[in-house]
Amino acid sequence: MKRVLVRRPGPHLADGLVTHIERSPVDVDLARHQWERYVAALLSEGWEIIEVEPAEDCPDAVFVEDTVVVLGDLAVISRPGADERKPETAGTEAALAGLGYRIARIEAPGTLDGGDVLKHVGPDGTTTVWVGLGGRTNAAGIEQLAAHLAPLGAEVVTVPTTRVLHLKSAVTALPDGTVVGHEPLVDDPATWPDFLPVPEEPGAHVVVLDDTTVLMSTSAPRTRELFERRGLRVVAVDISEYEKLEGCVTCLSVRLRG
Ligand SMILES: CN(C)C(=N)NCCC[C@H](N)C(=O)O
Repeated sequence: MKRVLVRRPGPHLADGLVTHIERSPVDVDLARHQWERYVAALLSEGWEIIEVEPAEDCPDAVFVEDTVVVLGDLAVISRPGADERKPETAGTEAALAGLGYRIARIEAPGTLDGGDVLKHVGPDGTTTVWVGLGGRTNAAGIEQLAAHLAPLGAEVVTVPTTRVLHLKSAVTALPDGTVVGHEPLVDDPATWPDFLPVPEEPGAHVVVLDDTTVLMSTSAPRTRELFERRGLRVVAVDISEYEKLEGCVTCLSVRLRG
């Protein structure tokens, strides 16, 4: 079963937070259209779409990835590092409880954004969870996440993250576990022995759709070619309006498996 959580952009999207980039005007109508195309791409790749109830007062709520970390049957509801984003978690919790997930929560003083959490399940079933320690996620949040995930056999590794908003703004993983990133934005590429540098910043962001297919942004054409030369099939979507808000393809969904 391949299900994916998404959350529709709200009317105040253009007021979303920006931290590491200059603010530029967001075309909300175009953003709505791009979101529909993003969802259509997931649907056409065989994913069932589950919509989290909109949070209209929260400009950044469309970046649903930041509200939860899901592993197996457990949903760890995050405690976003930005106060403006804290109310976003209630809708995600309701959706996942409704789907039968066990719920755990990151509690104060911990903060954790899902965008700081990169998971990889190896061929032998071992799960490694790298967590960015930076602007939005603190040590207490990582400690709590590690405690929630330990019974599921996951090893949590802390990764200092200073150059970008979230760990997954810097790196993500291909289906075979190769970690990809745009080197100038990665604090320490040596964290991952099999690190693959990519030539464009948005090329660092992939959503794994299956063992041979990734979803990525149209704004990284040279990285797309690199991935295709490695034998991957690429589904590309234009998310320019979300990139203006420091978003990327991963932030707009949460994949649920099994
Ligand atoms: C991996 N990334 C980047 C994410 N999961 N989230 C992006 C959130 C962007 C939002 N404007 C903010 O500043 O919170």
